Order: sequence, then C-alpha cells, then structure tokens
Amino acid sequence: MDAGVSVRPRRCEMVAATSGVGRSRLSKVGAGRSPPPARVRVAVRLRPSVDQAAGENDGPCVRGLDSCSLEVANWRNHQETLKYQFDAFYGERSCQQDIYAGSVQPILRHLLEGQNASVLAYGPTGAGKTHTMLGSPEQPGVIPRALMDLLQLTREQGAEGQPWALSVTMSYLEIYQEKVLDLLEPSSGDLVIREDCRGNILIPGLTQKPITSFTDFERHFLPASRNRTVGATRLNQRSSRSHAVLLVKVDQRERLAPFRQREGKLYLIDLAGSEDNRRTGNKGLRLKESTAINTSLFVLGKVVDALNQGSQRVPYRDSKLTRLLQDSLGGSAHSILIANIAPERRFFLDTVSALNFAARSKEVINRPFTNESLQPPAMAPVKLSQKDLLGPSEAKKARGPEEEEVGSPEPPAASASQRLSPLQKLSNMNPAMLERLLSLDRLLGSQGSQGASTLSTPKRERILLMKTMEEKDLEIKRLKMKQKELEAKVLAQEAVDAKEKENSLTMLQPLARRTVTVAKPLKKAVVMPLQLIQEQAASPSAEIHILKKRGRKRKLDSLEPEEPEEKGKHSWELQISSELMALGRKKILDLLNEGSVRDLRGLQRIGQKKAQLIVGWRELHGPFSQVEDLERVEGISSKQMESFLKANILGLAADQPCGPS
Ligand SMILES: Nc1ncnc2c1ncn2[C@@H]1O[C@H](COP(=O)(O)OP(=O)(O)OP(=O)(O)O)[C@@H](O)[C@H]1O
Repeated sequence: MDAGVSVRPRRCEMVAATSGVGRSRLSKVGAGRSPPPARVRVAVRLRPSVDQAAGENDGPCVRGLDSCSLEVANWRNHQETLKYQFDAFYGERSCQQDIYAGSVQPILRHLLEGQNASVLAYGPTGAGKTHTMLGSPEQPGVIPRALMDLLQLTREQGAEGQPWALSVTMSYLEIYQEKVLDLLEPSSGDLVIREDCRGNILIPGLTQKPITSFTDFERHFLPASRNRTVGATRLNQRSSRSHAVLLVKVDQRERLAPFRQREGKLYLIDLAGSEDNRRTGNKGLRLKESTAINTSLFVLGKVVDALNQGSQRVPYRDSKLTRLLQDSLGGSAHSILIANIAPERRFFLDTVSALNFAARSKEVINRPFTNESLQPPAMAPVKLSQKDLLGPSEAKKARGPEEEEVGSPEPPAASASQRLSPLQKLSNMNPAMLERLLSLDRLLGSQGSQGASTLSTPKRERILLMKTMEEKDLEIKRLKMKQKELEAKVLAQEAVDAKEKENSLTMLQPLARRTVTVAKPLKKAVVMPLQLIQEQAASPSAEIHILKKRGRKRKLDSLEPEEPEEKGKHSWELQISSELMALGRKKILDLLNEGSVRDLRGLQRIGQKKAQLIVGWRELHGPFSQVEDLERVEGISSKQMESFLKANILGLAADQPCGPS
C-alpha cells in the first residue's frame, strides 16, 4: 500500500476531479419512506498491465466484453473461457473518476437520509485496491473524491437557513490479525466492538475527529495512513497487511421542533489482499498475517453471500471485519464491493478466485460463467449440457428463480427427474470431461488440502466439491467392480456356449437350424460403455447384451449360414440390439444434418477437416437421407464410414435411456 505518499492530492486537482457531472447527481433526498432492502452491488475493475518487463508468457488473460461483463481465458486450457457479469465492469482504460462516478457517488446521498453505506475494495494482492481507494496525487481515488463531495454536500445542506444542521466526523482504524487498532491514536491498543440496544455498532474509545473541510481531513488522514501496517511480500513491495477502515459519520440535527436527529455512517475500506500463500511464499509473521487476512475475507464472503441470498442467519460475528460492518452491510445499508483484478496470466487463479467471490456477492440470475468451449477430443461422441456440468450451487443458479425454493439458502430439493445419482451423472459424462475431472482430482489430491488457499475455493463449494469427488471415486470403484463382474459372466457364458455348441455339433443337427443369435437372444454378450451398463442395471427387465469378440463371431459365422435379412449388414451391427441401432443411427443422422462443425467434431473419427467436408456436402446436396450417405462425401471411404458408425453408434444411443419410454 502506498498510502503515505499517494494521498496528498493537489487542491485544484481534487476540486476538478470532483466537480462537474458527478456532483450534480448528489442531491439530498427527503427522509421518511423506508427504502427497500439493498443488496450488495458488485463492480469489477481491471487494472492495466503495470509490469513492463512481463514476458510473452505473462500476457493478458482478461478481456472486457461490455460495461457489465468480462471474460477470462483459461490459458491452461485454450478451449475454456470463463464469462462473468456484474453490476459494472471497468476496464484497463477506465479512470478513477469513472469508478467513482459510476459506482460510489450514487450511494453517498443515502448518508443524508440517515442510512449507512460502505465501499469495499477487494482483490488479490497487487491488483489495485489501494490505487482504487486512495489513488495518487495525479489520480485521486475513491476516498479523497468521496470526502470532497460529502463535505461539500453537507456544507450546502447544513447551511444557515436550512432545516437541518450537519456535522461530519472521521475515524480511521485498521484490523490487523483480528485486532482493531486506532490509526488516529495508535497507542490505544486493541479496541472492542459493541452493539447498542438499537443494533448500532460502536467502538468505545475510537477517536473521532470533526472535519469541516478537506484540509481538515488531510490533516488527520495522512499521518494516520502512515501508521497502517504494510510489509513486503514476494508479490507487492508495499503490501497492505491489514484491512484499513475509514469511517465517516454524518450527524444531522433538526433546527426546529421536533428536533429530530439522524446519523449516517460511511465505511470506506481498503481490504488487505487475498493471498495464495503458495505464490506469495509467505512464512512466519507474513504467513500469520495472511491467514488472518484470508480468514476474515472468507467470512466476508459468507456474510455477503448470506445477505444476497436472504438467509436468516448472517455470520457477522465470525470476524472483526464483518462484526464492524454489521450495521452497514445488509439491511437498509448501501454497499458496493469493488473487486480489483490484474490482467496478467500469472494472476489467473487469483483472478478467477476473486471473480468467483465477487460473483457470489451479487444476485446472479444467470450462471456466473459458462465453459464456452467444451470441444471433446475424438473419444467422445456424447455431448453434455452445461447444467450437467454444473455443481449443485451453480446448477441452482442456472435453474433460474422459478425453480428455486423461496427463502432457502440451501440448494432446493431436486425433483424426481433432477435427482440424478452421482453414478448417473458420471455415466452420462463425456469421457474427456471425466478424465479432466479425474486429473483435477489427482492434482488436488497431490497438493493436499493443506496446500489449498482457504479463500481460493469458498468453503461451501469446496465441501460440495470434495463430497462430489468422494462420491465419484466410490462410483468409479463400483463401476469397475461391476464391469469385472460382467466380464466374468461373459467368459462363463462363452464357455457354456462353446460347450453347448460342441454338444450340438456332436448331435449332428443340421447346420441350417443352428443360429446362435436367433435361438438364444438373451445370450448375446459384453463390453459396453459404462453408461449402458448403468442404465441396464437400473432396468432389470432389460436384456443383457453381450457383444462377442469379432474373431469368435467369425468362427461361428463360418459354421452358420447367414440369415437372409442380415445380408449386407456389417458383422458388428449384428451384435447390437435393433432398437439401439435404430436410435444410434437416428442420432447420427440428426447430427449429420443439423450439427455444426463443432458438433460434428465431437463425434469419434471426425476431425476438423472431415467435419467441414460433411457440412460442405450438406450445403451442396441437402440433407443426408441415411448415415451410409457419408460414403458419398469426398474423402470418406466406405471403410471409414463403417468404422465411424461403429465408433459412434453405441455412445450416441446410450445417451438416451434404453427401453420403453
Ligand atoms: N488502475 C491502475 N492504473 C495504474 N496503476 C495501477 C492501477 N491499479 C494499480 N496500479 C498500480 O499497481 C501497483 C499495485 O497496486 P496496489 O498497491 O493498489 O495493489 P493492492 O491491491 O492494494 O495490493 P495489496 O493488497 O498488496 O496492498 C501499484 O504500483 C499501483 O500504482
């Protein structure tokens, strides 16, 4: 933090910065009506790249889309882009006045209505919180601008002849390692936070300085800023090690009967940076500080979350910071959280973590982000809907308000159709996605829970994630066992078949009468996608299809005359039930006729070039009438067509539940 040197704005600059458009919006609003409960608004500010020496591998990974949304490229997985939407987004080129006028100035008027307000700058270390809140003499931030405006406004509203007399006081404190320290009177030691009978939060003994002008403010604020605890970390030479809280109170007394009184409090808070200690390399005192910082930020996240979800219990008391803000965060208070983020790739994880925190902090109607591109590799013909990929909390958000339980912070009970067991989810999962999940799981496992930053994944979601992972592990084990069982059954069945065959051969029955598949339809055998196994296990009446190995089938075929209706069919097709075949073929045909290049690339054996050829053929010749038309596409041979069918038909058919619907 560079408070000591950065806050002394030149007088004329400050006046210029706070005059004009912004000021005219500040107006006193009549008291009386109680306002509707206000949620915490969230703005995101992207700082410009400040490290000129940043190499090519540390280029930007964040891009603004419009004044409310942005996207983050996952440079570790080029097929993934995360999108977020907030109340406001300020890009790299935004100036201090943009943030102030757009997100802070509008809430100041509420102070004169006797309401409380708070502005919190949140974000990873080095992302620009102090710059946003304090700024520099050349670019004054939120604090000097707000003070200028507020003092000006109170002077106007409290002038002689006006119904109310107004006075302004300031206090300045820091919360360092869960201690409340008075920056205006550092010798005071740790102060206690109390609540009066009307629910107002007080800090007995905290210094309050009356201020009537900006000069007064500077006189107290600047030396006090130097008392704030800062320290060097690997990521920021002057890193704020505490939450700095500037409290500005506006008192109003009515000059005439009935001599009412009002008090509005404004908290302007430069939070300490959220820290991933694996990157900061913090040890000893820095680590202790960091733990306290992360814990209180984690509680702040929970509080904001609870407020915006309308929870009955808001855990204000779980940290000093939230306890202090109890009467200024939630209720009728007006709060804005400014999440500061950095553009460089090396901040990717911090950025996503900060944005996820911030996204939870607003009422997210839409999903906070979508995995824009989920291009599966050639293995996976089955596409997943975004909802299938979401965890319970995101899924709840994605379902939209009409499906949510009113007033319940917990995920709503799933309807019968939504009540998918993890097994079903897993079995529906694109193998590529499954592989990614598993490798993520392995990665998490190898890092250990100790290594994970407390804040990097919010607790509730972390617990859910870990639970889901555990369930998935169990299901994978169960599936593997099931597959082994089935394979054993197949082997046993094959042995029985072989014996029967030997017996029947020795009985010298006419060859033409012996057809394995027709005479014993239930004894077709084996290896199916996990999904099919699961679905069939769920439906005991469904026949067990066991596909025989090709070599053995040929051997049998050579003993048997071909059934006339099977002539012309591919040998592998004979081993799949006709309903499955038809379903799979229909799905392939639909995809061939309606799928985009990207959809087609999701099919096995279809790469970019073939997908383009298919789409091109379709445009030229119209829809495919049957899947075999694929052969007519230039560059696709009949052999390729057959192997394409073979590779895709079961997977696609299995995407739908088997059996009568
Ligand atoms: N919007 C911006 N424009 C120009 N420079 C910026 C901007 N935001 C931040 N910076 C610069 O980036 C550096 C880090 O910013 P700052 O100290 O404000 O980060 P911080 O989030 O407060 O970090 P910490 O949590 O460690 O205190 C500073 O040199 C600051 O001047």
